[in-house]
Parts: sequence; structure tokens; C-alpha cells
Amino acid sequence: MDIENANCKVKVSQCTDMEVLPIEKPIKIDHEITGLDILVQELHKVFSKNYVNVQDVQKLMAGYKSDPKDWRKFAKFDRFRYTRNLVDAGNGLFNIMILCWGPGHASAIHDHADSHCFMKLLGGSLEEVRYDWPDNVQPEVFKVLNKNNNNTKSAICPCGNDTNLRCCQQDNYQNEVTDGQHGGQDGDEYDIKNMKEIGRTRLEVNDVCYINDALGLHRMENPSHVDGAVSLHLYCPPFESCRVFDARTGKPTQVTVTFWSMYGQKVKRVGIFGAVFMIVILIYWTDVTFVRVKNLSQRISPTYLY
Ligand SMILES: N[C@@H](CS(=O)O)C(=O)O
Ligand SMILES: [Fe+2]
Repeated sequence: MDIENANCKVKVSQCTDMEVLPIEKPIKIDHEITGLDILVQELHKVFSKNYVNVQDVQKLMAGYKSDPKDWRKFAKFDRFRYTRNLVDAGNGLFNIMILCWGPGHASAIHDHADSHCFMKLLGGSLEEVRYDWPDNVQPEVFKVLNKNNNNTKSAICPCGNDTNLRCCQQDNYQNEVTDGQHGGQDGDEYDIKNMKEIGRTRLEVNDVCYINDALGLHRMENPSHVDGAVSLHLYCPPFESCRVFDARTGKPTQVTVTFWSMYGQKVKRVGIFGAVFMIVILIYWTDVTFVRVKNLSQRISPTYLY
């Protein structure tokens, strides 16, 4: 498999039988993209084709020069954790979002649900730490390739000498645990020191990087204690859940990814008190309706119903 030429309209594990094309290195930026809205338009054009080369997406993202006036309206920070803010849903073929990292905010070690993940730094700086898959957990792509973890990774890592399109690791998820099961068919034994760090990359404004499950796992961190950081992420195909890994043992947990805002509007969340309130109202309403129906039924046909 040659990830640099993978068709990112499909999951990574479905890219294994593609034709190998010559690789252009370093990736040249064909033309400058003059705004975030133009970048989104260009991405729609590219994704309207049957085949979308990983490099085409990298080039487009690299061709856009970060300008806060383009993305300020999407950049919504939270005090406690990084936020995911949807910019465009890409007709279901990709999604593009802005992530806002407060000082010291970080993601947990995660995978990318067999999708292709592109990231561009828009503001501040971020550090990406990449990890090997834990011994007893395998991504779908390794199962398909039927190769061992190490061989696969070294064969396909697209890192070149290009400093702008650096290979990096990152993930996307937020901290809503939806499934306490750990790994399904994956092994049940998780040893301390299961997570092996395999690289660190500092990203500066306008750097673009790419990761998928064949390249490993990662976490991102805003190393600044003072400044925020803003990054632009594109995932294709889009995914709704991924796995996070315990940094000490490598134990995986399935989590749902959520948005803090969509198209510049904060997503309304029902907190625990809101949920309890709604349940009380529902019980009250059901009870009132039941009594009404019961009374009505008694009037209509009392003997039949009782
Ligand atoms: N993949 C993470 C962000 S990162 O840490 O790469 C997310 O989508 O939330
Ligand atoms: Fe990520």
C-alpha cells in the first residue's frame, strides 16, 4: 500500500489494492488559496471526483495561508478542554473543523477510526506525539494487510524531506465515553508500558500534516501555558467515534466524537439537570395522558377495557 497515493474517499483499509503512482516530493503548492471559504469550495470540487489522492488534499490545505479573519468566527474556546468546531460537513464525504486548544490542553492518545486525517496549524503552536499500536490491539488496516504492525508502518510512512507537509500524528475525539467495552476481539491483557512513543513533531503556523491508523496513534498538545492554539482538521470519510488509549496500559475505550459548535453556532447541550427535568416532565405528561385516555375509555366502553 502506498499511502501517499491512497484514495481518501474510502477508509484506509480499503486502499490496499490501489495502483502505485509516481510520488512528487516535496509536494509543491500549485496555487495559493486566498481564504478558508475558497479552500472549502476547492475541497468540494476535489471530493466530487471518484478518486481523491491524499496529496491533492495536502496541497490544497498547504495552499491556504492562515488568516484569523477567515476562521475567527469558528474559533470557540473552552476553559477546560479543547473544542471541535464544525466548519463544513463536505456532503458527507469529508468534514472539516477548527479545533481550539487552550493553554496546556491536550488530546488523549487516539486512533482515527480507519479514516484519513489531515491537519493544518492556523494559530499558536502544537506538539504531536506519535505512538505505536499496543501489542494486543490491531487497526482494521493491519488486519486487511495481514502484515505485522512494524513492517506495515515502516513501509508506508510518507514522511519526506518536505518541511511544510510534515508527517505527523494526531487524533480526534472528545471525552464522551459511550462504550465501556475494551477492544472487542482485541486481547484483554494490558501491560504497563504498553504504549511506545515513536516520535514528536512541533507544528508551527501553516504546517500541514497527515495521519491514518496505518501510521500509528497520536495525541496533540498545546505546549504553551499562556497562549491558545487553533488547528484545522479534515477527516475523510468522516467518523463519529474512535478509540482512546490509556497512556499507561494501552487499554482502548470507544468514544463518541462531538462538536462544540457547528457553522459558528454553539451546540446546545442538555446537562444532567436538564435531562432530569425532561424525564420528570415526560413522566408527568405520560401520566396525565394515561389518566385522560383511561377516563375516556371508561366513558366509551368500560366493560370491554376492564
Ligand atoms: N483527532 C482529534 C484531534 S487531534 O488530537 O488530532 C479530534 O478530532 O478531536
Ligand atoms: Fe487526531
